Amino acid sequence: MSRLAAAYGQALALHRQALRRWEAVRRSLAAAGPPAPGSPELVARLARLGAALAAPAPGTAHPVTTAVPVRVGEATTFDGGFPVLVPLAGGNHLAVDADARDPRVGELLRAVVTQLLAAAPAGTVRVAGIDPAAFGAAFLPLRPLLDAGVLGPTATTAAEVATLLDDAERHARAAQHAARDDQDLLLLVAASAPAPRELARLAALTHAGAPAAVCVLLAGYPATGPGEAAPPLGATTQLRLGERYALVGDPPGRPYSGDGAGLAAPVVLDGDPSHATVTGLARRLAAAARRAEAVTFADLLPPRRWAESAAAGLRTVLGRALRPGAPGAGVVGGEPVTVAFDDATPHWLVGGRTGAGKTVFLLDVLYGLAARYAPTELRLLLLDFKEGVSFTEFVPTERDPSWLPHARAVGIESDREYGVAVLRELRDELTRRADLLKRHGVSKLADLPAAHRPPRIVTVVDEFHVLFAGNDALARQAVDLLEELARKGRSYGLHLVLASQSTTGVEALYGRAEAIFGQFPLRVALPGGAAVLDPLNEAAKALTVGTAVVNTAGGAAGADTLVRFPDAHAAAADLATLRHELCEARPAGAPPPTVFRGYETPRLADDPTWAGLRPDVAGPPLALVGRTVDVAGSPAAFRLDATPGRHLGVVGTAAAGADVLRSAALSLARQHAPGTARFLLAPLAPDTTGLADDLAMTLAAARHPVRRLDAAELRAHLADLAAGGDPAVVAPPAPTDAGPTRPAGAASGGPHAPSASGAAGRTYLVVFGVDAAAGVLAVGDPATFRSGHDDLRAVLRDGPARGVHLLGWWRGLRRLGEDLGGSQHRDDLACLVALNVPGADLGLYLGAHDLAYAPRDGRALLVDRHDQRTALMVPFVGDGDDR
Ligand SMILES: Nc1ncnc2c1ncn2[C@@H]1O[C@H](COP(=O)(O)OP(=O)(O)OP(=O)(O)O)[C@@H](O)[C@H]1O
Repeated sequence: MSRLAAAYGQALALHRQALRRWEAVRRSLAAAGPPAPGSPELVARLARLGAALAAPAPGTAHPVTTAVPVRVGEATTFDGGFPVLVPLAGGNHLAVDADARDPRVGELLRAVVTQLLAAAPAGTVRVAGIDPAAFGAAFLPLRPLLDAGVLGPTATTAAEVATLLDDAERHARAAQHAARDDQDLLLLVAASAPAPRELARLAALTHAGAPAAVCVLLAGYPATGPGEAAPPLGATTQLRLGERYALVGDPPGRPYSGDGAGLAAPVVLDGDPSHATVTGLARRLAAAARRAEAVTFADLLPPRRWAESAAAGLRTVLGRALRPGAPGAGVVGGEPVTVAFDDATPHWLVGGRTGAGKTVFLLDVLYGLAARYAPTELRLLLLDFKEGVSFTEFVPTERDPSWLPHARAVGIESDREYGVAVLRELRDELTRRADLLKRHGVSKLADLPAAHRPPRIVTVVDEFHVLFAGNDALARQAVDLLEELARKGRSYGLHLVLASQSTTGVEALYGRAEAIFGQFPLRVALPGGAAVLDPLNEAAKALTVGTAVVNTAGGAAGADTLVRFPDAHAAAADLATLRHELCEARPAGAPPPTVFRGYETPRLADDPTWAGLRPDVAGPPLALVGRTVDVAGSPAAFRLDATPGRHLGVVGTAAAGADVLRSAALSLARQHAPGTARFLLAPLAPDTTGLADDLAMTLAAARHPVRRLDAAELRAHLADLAAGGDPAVVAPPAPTDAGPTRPAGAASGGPHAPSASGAAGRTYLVVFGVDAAAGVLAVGDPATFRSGHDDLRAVLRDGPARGVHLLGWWRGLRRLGEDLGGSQHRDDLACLVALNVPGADLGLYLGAHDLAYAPRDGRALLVDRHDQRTALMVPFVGDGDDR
């Protein structure tokens, strides 16, 4: 019996045993009886049977290990037509002697590609096109597959073909090396034959065998013209095109003929797959690719919380690698990408235009780290300079009182001064750690004994370029601090993440950018963030949201990993669950982070320092006026002790001046038992009577004697107070009979020195608009020749020793200077709150040439001339609720 007849017998037996549902086929074959070996009828039946038995259900083929029967056309016999299938993949290839400039070849190639993609599981076949003769025209109808990321851009030039073959050879070697069953197949489709050298490389791939996971479809082979002999192909079915029909050669290992003549029937090649078929397939593959590629937040988390040691560094999973060269998608099974803060990559620079996913990226990293390292191993300082909500979820709010226990300080819509305060704090920490290392005789944090090793600190500065805006003294401080931290932080476990929309245009960095950014080997480019990479590095050109280039060589080309990271915003519930879990697990007594919200106007009544003020505390009383812009959010306050000059002066036209006096007066009142301090209120500036009345009422309700003064009365009281004769002893009035129109406090007894408690027997002269009294104060007393200004200056000098303090608001610096009597007397008003006065004028007044103060709403500069303190502060605003 011939080989063919034996094959037929086996196939029929198989068919009978296993495939009852093809009863109709069986019956027709059985009825005809065994045909004569070699007859056309036998061939036809065999082909029909093969088709029925072998065609795989869509998506079920294993194209690397097993050949896939692919239909190329219909054979015609006298009996009728039958489909012609040839084995492809699984180490089998196909060649056609004409190239795709013959439309039938283009159609055939597209039909074959479509079938192979449909037969294999989604995402396991990648197609690469070559077409030097027609510039890829044959692939145009497959555009939906290109968009789905299954088909790469066609290589048309010699260089592109060479690059594509490099990639294919790399793929083949890797596949052979990995020897995995689930290896992806690379389908190389040459719509026309490339130049001899590249043709030889293609031909070589046909000899590489199934483990190479490459399948070649080669059109225009063998070339018909003169020239070198075509390189022999391995395991290839050869098609020859005639005028109307094609002849199909013997498939490798499954010959139709006994003599190598191929199928003894002419074949009409299949036409193009329909557009609907191609788009439907593309849609299915793209959806599957998206599903396969989706990286979830859970992928970033470790199996166990807080199980890792930060001794040698910190690391976390950012997402999964994307295969380069597969633009847009087309990648399955990318390896997890890990990023680290360690000796090699101590600091990170992150770039991305707005909306590129910077916040999401930072959240992914921060939660990933927080899940791996306990708060004893990792501390976070988080600074955001933009309007937004980047880090709000790490701090307790009314809606969600949980917080991230690693977070020590969080700045939301931070001021530049807050940023500099954070950097200064870090520099102090660096100094402390340097001492610690010295004491242990080691040079790196990692070498400290575990019991003495402090946590690593990661400081994230989002929109860091804001720090340097202005190129002023503050920017210079920021640059100096940043350079020092970047240079030395590595050894001390202090790590920086600087993120920005742009690293260009940072004026203050000119000349220092190299020195600073040279310390940031890890670069992360999000869409629009290519500026963080080397100008010659084009890896970030085609990024889409949710992907990034991670580069570990300061942005130099060749050290790039393309990564897809999950959308933390979309996993808000998972994030909240994790945060609650971590917050619950925090060490006992661990406090929430200190928070600075740039947009917030703090209220005296909410302030913890205010809440702690009591009459029975020893020491001089505290005039509380706001919150300092520093890391701890410390109170902005002045001690009013007996030293000459311990008075509060508020300067500037901003209406907040009245609020500052109000906060000071109320906080002082809180430290006095009824009857031990009196308040003289002089609302001289326009629109301050209402506030003064309210204040008087509040003070009186707390049973403090209060008296309202006009300018003339102020003048008279100043004279008395200067002479040491104004009485301050007071019997507490009943709350009901006190009020602004009923001056409280009997005029009896002499002036009072502060008591042992330091807070008793005081007089607070609260003047809203001292400048408004200038005319009255300038007039000399006809009897004594003393002016009101003389008395004012005497009170400023000598008042504190007798328990008399002025709380005065001047609306201009010049008037303030004149009232004090010249620059030599400036220390006589030691405590200043400067509102909207120009920084330069204030610098002149204070004699501080490098004063970095830019007046703005909701901010003031606190100056204490006695202890050389200058700090940006947020004044309290009053809402009448603080009593
Ligand atoms: N990995 C991702 N996958 C899918 N969508 C993402 C991903 N990362 C971010 N996005 C989406 O992109 C949008 C912008 O993200 P994000 O808020 O992080 O941007 P940003 O760069 O911080 O923007 P901005 O600077 O304007 O605040 C969001 O709608 C987010 O859901």
